[in-house]
Amino acid sequence: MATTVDKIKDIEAEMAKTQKNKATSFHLGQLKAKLAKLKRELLTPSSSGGGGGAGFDVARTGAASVGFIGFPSVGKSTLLTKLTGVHSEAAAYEFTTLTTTPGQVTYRGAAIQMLDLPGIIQGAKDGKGRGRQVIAVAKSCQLIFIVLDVNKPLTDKRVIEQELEGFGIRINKEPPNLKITKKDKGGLNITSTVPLTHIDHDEIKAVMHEYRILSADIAIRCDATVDDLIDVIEAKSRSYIPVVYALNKIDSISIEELDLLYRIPNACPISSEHGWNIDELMELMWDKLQLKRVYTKPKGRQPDYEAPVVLKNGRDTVEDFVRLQPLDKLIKANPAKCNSIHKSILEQFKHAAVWGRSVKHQGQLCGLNHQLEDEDIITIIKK
Ligand SMILES: Nc1nc2c(ncn2[C@@H]2O[C@H](COP(=O)(O)OP(=O)(O)OP(=O)(O)O)[C@@H](O)[C@H]2O)c(=O)[nH]1
Ligand SMILES: [K+]
Ligand SMILES: [Mg+2]
Repeated sequence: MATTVDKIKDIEAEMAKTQKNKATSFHLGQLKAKLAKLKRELLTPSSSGGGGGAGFDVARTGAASVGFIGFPSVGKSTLLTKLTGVHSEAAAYEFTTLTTTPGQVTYRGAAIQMLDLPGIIQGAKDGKGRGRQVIAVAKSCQLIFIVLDVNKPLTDKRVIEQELEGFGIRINKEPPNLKITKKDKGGLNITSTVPLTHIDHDEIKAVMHEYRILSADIAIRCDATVDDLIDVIEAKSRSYIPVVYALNKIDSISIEELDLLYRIPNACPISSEHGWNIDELMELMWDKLQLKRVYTKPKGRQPDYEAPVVLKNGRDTVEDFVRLQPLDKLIKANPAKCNSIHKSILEQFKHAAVWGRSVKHQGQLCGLNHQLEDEDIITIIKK
């Protein structure tokens, strides 16, 4: 019986020999959708070989987690040790690191978890080495550092990107602005607000057909590709994660070579071993994470600037703030009780007074749905 990998190879071969034109676009759309479904099958943990992070993942701490991905011996462990002070074995031989090693940094008052991971190799997403488990851990991070050795060719960068993409990770990308609303009847109704230069209606129909979606409104608000359409259908197995390229070992190259590296977008040249340019790496990390620090101001007193409540982008309302309020250790040890306390705070909540960038008037009274901004100050007023 043909394995999933065999089927994938067959479809890829057929796509390669099919020229794209009006007559073939339905067929190509169908093939792309088939391919996406097979790839998902391959990556689902229950399928043969497994793919989840089971036994490999570690407890998440802090406001966000940053995963280190790269080929062996590019300097991931050296970087973890430099950033967090947690010793992670580093050596000149490949696959020194065999499991996830967590560390933590406090940056601008926010605790950020760093996850040193084993090196991956080409074909990792297809089950080579521990690649799938490693990438599965990275997929649940808020940011990925792709660590590259500047002495190795830049084609390595592309290979790593392909490994992540093949695993459903979309790097430095927003979800496509495309909405599918399934219906019981009425067929496919395709509307677009911009001219579509990559995809035609036949292709869209072929993909929808392959997924057995026969009736739906498809509202396209970007110049979408077939892959974008499939990403929206497969939304559950896609993760949109920002990436920073940590170009390591710059101590071993010339100034002229270093100049060229600065042209790569989202990249930061560093030396893990010497700690060079680590500040810039941390700044890039901070920009990409888009965390929001909110300072609590008890009524009639100064705000507590020492211990911000750190909110994630998209989970940044007054209600999210209330739910993340640090409670004393005793309650933390008992999450059930913690939940009921949060519930009672929410029940007693009258409004919040907010100072900072999220409000027009300083000290403005806001409700639970109000979205907070980085460095806002807040006082909760009870009924
Ligand atoms: N010149 C130079 N060497 C470095 C730098 N960072 C790490 N190295 C060396 O590169 C080798 C590999 O470093 P590791 O930190 O073990 O690399 P790794 O990516 O964790 O490797 P694996 O765990 O095997 O995947 C070691 O010999 C380090 O001393 C650097 O900034 N400059
Ligand atoms: K190594
Ligand atoms: Mg290592």
